[in-house]
Amino acid sequence: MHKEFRLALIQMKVMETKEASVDRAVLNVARVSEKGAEVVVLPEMFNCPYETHLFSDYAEEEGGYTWQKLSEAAERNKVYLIGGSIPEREEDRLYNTSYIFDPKGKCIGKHRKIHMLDIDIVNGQYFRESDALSAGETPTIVETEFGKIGVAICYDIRFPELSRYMVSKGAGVLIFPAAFNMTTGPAHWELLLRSRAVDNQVYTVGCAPARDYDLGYISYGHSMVVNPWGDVIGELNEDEGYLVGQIDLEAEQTIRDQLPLLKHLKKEKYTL
Ligand SMILES: NC(=O)CCC(=O)C(=O)O
Repeated sequence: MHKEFRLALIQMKVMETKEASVDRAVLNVARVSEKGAEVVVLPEMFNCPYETHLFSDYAEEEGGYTWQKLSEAAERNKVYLIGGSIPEREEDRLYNTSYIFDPKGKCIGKHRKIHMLDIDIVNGQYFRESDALSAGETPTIVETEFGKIGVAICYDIRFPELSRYMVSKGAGVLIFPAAFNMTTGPAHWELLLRSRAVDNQVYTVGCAPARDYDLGYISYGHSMVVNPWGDVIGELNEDEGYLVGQIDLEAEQTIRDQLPLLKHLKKEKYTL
């Protein structure tokens, strides 16, 4: 297993058409792979404005247009591609789904967002994801040449048990395609990423769309990589761009050896 690798986050604008968003994503995957990225992450709902009334129009079945383009991009650029998320249709249901591809273009995993963003904050963000989407059922951990990677989507980060579960199953990196908003983003985004990183002594990564004031739901941006000590080692602002960070799993192990939090856990005393 390779202990070090370069991971890229693509913070892109979501375009009006699905095709334009997918083209933009694919172009950026090529760009970051030229910079040496071996694992590439896209944002939540990168091919569809994050608005419940649009999810059905943009939705695809597994293996559809976006899936194909991501698979080709992973293979052409020889990268692991954590394909953000898109609206997935299965029979009469829609899900917020991340497809994950290996450098041969094979789909090695899929995460359906488990926790639905149903919030109503006074003088702030209102959103009812469950008006349009169904919730996923299972945590997602994929096997790569860089070890196990846990993938969950945005609001899933607020549930520490899910991150702890993925790490307890061996995930050395947690990746969250996400789209925090202008109410909760400034308040909680960095705090949550750093908390999950410190709680679990794990690289924790969040990748968001770029901010676009013309859309109904405005993404906070600030895609970020946090190391297992809780330091932010890379962060974008609100604009379009990409970030390439170095992941060092030996360093992660050193922290776990020196401060053996995960070994000290006494689950039997406080299991929920
Ligand atoms: N897309 C999301 O799930 C956003 C989550 C969010 O903004 C939060 O505060 O949690």
